[in-house]
Amino acid sequence: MANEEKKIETTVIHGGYDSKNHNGSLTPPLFQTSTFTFETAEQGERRFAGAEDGFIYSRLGNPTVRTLEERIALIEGAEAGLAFGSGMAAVSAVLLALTKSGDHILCSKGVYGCTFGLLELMNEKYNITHSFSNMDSEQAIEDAISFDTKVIYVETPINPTMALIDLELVVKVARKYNVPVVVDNTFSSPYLQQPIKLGCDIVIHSATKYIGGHGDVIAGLVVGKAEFINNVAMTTKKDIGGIISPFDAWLLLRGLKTLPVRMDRHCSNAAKIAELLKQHEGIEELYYPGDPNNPQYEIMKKQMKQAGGLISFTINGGKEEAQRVLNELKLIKIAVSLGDAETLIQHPATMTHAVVPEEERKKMGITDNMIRLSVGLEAWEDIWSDLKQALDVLVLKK
Ligand code: MET
Repeated sequence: MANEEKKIETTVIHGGYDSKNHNGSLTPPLFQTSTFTFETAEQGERRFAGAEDGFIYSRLGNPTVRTLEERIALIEGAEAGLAFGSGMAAVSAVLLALTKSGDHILCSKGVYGCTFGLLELMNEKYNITHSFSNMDSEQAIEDAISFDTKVIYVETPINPTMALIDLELVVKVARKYNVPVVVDNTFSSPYLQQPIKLGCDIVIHSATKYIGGHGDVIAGLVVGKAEFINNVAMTTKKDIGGIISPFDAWLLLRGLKTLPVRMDRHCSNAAKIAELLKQHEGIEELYYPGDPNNPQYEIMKKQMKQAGGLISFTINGGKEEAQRVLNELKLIKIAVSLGDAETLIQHPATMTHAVVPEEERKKMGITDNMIRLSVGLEAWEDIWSDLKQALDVLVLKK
């Protein structure tokens, strides 16, 4: 498709869609239908047998959803894409497609709380084991891989610690052992980081976040090789059925159009806020890959276009003080999720990662005094002034 040669700023708007095929409709039409009619019984038979192209039933495929799937594949530089009803539907469909009882999943040293929950469930119910590694050297990865390892599953930046995984390094080792690398690319968005182009095999997004961008959709996306995507489409997606609604796919197509301009603003706002946070007396430590003093700054430069819109930080104090800071905010909303126009703040230990047992949480680097901030699109001056007055409470208390 000609779209493949275009830059990402163009592909997010035009990829996978030609208005000529849709009565000239500038915007991809919303096919809000559960099923598709067949002209004849024989045509139905041919479609089910795969002998004729065409839609059958919206759980198996839908034209609006298909446009989104083609667009995300073009954006990520992958052969094919698939959409799901949530990020977790995407993660579970991929991990269940890649593993069977007795297999092992090697994970980055931290993952989102519900991904952790899924890994535990797979272990308990299906004897699919997992372990975590900081993956900070070839040796560290090799030491953690076993004969049973069938997937390397990586978040980068990791939720919520903002630690990075060097994708080039992981791919190098994974190739040696012939293990696929799956990347949860949610925190970066496809605008800032394209793991397929770095040699990774499968990319997952919670499209609820930056891709949707407006806090009104729950959705997931997966891209990879056509053979793998077809396999997931015909197995874990079709039979478990975690599909996206056509309307939510339509909203994501709309959100995608502004992804690059939104991301540029998220990133520049976050850079400003990070700089100011670092100087505030109430802050213990800043976790932001765009800080040149961050030990992983070079990895960020190597694999991301910019550092992203998320910042985590620890405050001088514990859980009570962290909650106090959140409660003092007036403009910034206390909510899980990220990547929205609104600046959102949350307390990982009691919210996104509350399901992770305390001991595991500590190993991931999630402490009770950690706060995660998703910097929105408001004027950075207003975001800072709200944050500052809340953090000042910590200083005045001293
Ligand atoms: C149900 S909690 C999480 C929502 C989202 N995955 C986040 O990290 O904010």
